[in-house]
Amino acid sequence: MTNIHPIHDRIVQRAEREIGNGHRAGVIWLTGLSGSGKSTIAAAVERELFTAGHFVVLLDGDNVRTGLCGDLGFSLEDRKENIRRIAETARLFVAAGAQVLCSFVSPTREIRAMAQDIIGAEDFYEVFVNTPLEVCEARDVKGLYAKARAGEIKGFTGIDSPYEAPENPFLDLKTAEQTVAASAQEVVRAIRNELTLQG
Ligand SMILES: Nc1ncnc2c1ncn2[C@@H]1O[C@H](COP(=O)(O)OS(=O)(=O)O)[C@@H](OP(=O)(O)O)[C@H]1O
Ligand SMILES: Nc1ncnc2c1ncn2[C@@H]1O[C@H](COP(=O)(O)OP(=O)(O)O)[C@@H](O)[C@H]1O
Repeated sequence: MTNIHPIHDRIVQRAEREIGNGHRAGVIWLTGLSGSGKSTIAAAVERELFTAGHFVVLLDGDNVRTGLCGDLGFSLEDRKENIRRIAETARLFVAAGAQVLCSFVSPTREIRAMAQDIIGAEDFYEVFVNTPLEVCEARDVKGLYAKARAGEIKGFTGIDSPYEAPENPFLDLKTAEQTVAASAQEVVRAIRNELTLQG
């Protein structure tokens, strides 16, 4: 950074914003295979927290890959750049006092470690949407597994591109064994416990 001199004392501080919002800021990072349930869970959590008056923001493929990351594909290099930009965006929202839900495949430990480094470990809560590949494939919500199996999509996560499960996630949601509501409640409860002003 040449000739860039941030002036921190001019801006409204994060702590002031958090007091105004009545809760702490942080990033809930949902990782899992396509079809594992990330978007469904994140949307339910967003709705519940918003209704309760939280400053909550959802970042997912629908609002990121169409704009900010619209130039990126699914090579490992592009996925890394995708996650880098998303993590930087999430960091800005945290500074603004938000509880940020990030819903991305984010397939490798290296990629997620980079996100954690950018955001800061103290503000990063990794949630493993832990759904076996067979279940995701049976769901095939968007018909993408069928296309990947037919060779119409190359480099599809879980088929011919890697997915590395988190080793020590903050939450491990076994969606094949519970309802959407139960999975979402686990996340809401964790946010309410961890991101209190006293916590
Ligand atoms: N090759 C390949 N591999 C995986 N996923 C693919 C691919 N091509 C398109 N899609 C669709 O893009 C969604 C994943 O985008 P992400 O931004 O979450 O991926 S990543 O974190 O950069 O790996 C993913 O959405 P979700 O199903 O919501 O996970 C897919 O619908
Ligand atoms: N416990 C659960 N949590 C989340 N989704 C579930 C659960 N049980 C079943 N599902 C279903 O699995 C599908 C997950 O799709 P989606 O949320 O788009 O996944 P992703 O965003 O990971 O690609 C949805 O059709 C959802 O209704």
